[in-house]
Amino acid sequence: MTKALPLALTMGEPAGIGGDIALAAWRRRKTADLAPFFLIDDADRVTRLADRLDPGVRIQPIDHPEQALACFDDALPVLHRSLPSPSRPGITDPANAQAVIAAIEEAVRLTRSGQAAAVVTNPIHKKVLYDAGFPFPGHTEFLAALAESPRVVMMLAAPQLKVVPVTVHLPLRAAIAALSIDEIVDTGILTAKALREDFGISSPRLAVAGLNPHAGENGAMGSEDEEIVRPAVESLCRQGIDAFGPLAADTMFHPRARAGYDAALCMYHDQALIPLKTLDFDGGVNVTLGLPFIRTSPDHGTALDLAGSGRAHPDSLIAALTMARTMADHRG
Ligand SMILES: NC(=O)C1=CN([C@@H]2O[C@H](COP(=O)(O)OP(=O)(O)OC[C@H]3O[C@@H](n4cnc5c(N)ncnc54)[C@H](O)[C@@H]3O)[C@@H](O)[C@H]2O)C=CC1
Ligand SMILES: NCC(=O)COP(=O)(O)O
Repeated sequence: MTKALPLALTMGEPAGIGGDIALAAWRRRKTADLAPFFLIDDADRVTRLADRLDPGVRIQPIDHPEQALACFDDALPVLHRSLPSPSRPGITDPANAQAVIAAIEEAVRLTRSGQAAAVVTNPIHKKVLYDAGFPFPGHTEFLAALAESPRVVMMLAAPQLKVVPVTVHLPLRAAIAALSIDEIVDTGILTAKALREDFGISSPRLAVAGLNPHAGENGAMGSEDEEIVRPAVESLCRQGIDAFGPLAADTMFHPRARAGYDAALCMYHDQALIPLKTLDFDGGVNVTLGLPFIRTSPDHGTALDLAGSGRAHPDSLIAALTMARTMADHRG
């Protein structure tokens, strides 16, 4: 039963806007009807940030997630984990990379042990973590490894559109090389299952994008659409999933086209994320499907240029917190 449990929010990159948007989201807890959450972060740094951005926000260091429930109305609960190096807005410091990773691991541990309802992650600065030896492209792959999940799927969801990239954090050449019938079919099956179980869509419709211009123009502009995407769509249909495609990607995101499906399966990262972030940068949520726990995140990155300025919008984080709560309630 997750209903009475708070959400665990990770610190993300401490030089980025994670702290700013956590403070701003907490400030909007009543108008946005937010359920209790706690931040896993350095309470001293969050206090300094609050003093600078919004002295009206009180920070409450906590030792256990359950304490977040009692204090959330009056203060932002912070599960204190000190940073080895003082963080400065906009200036990354590799010395803090392990603390960033540890906060993600702790959120997962607290969620899996029944002390938190879901993991909500603040954005990480990927290059900083890579330089510190982090061997995963992003949260999605790291969380899959922590959970020993054989297959996970990244979905970006906004009220107007849900997109799923079949290949995720790969250079474009490698993404094309990695595309296979099995990858598309497995992604489609997981997506349809999540749409049914987590989003309450009883008969989900999947629009499948082609890879090439004009979905390959019947093979004249690349062979992948006929040799990989079309057989994958046929396989999904044989398995009872309402999938159609390959569709020309340039004409599948306008409002009339979007009315015909519940999620778009896209062949590579930007084919999926550009329409989503263009339509609703502030309302988009990144959700990982296929994990044994719930994980959501804002759709944006660390925005080092805005850190500490008070100009970062908390809307995507608010949407991520709201979606995590809704999914947790739905799963009971
Ligand atoms: N889930 C995650 O951990 C994610 C991490 N990243 C990482 O973030 C870092 C920076 O990536 P960028 O491509 O620069 O994307 P970004 O999303 O950090 O910034 C792109 C532009 O959007 C603006 N922006 C971002 N969030 C905003 C907000 N809440 N309010 C107002 N404006 C906002 C920024 O100021 C910037 O102009 C990279 O290391 C990237 O890997 C990117 C996306 C997701
Ligand atoms: N562009 C989306 C993104 O980078 C999110 O990655 P992840 O860290 O959530 O895996």
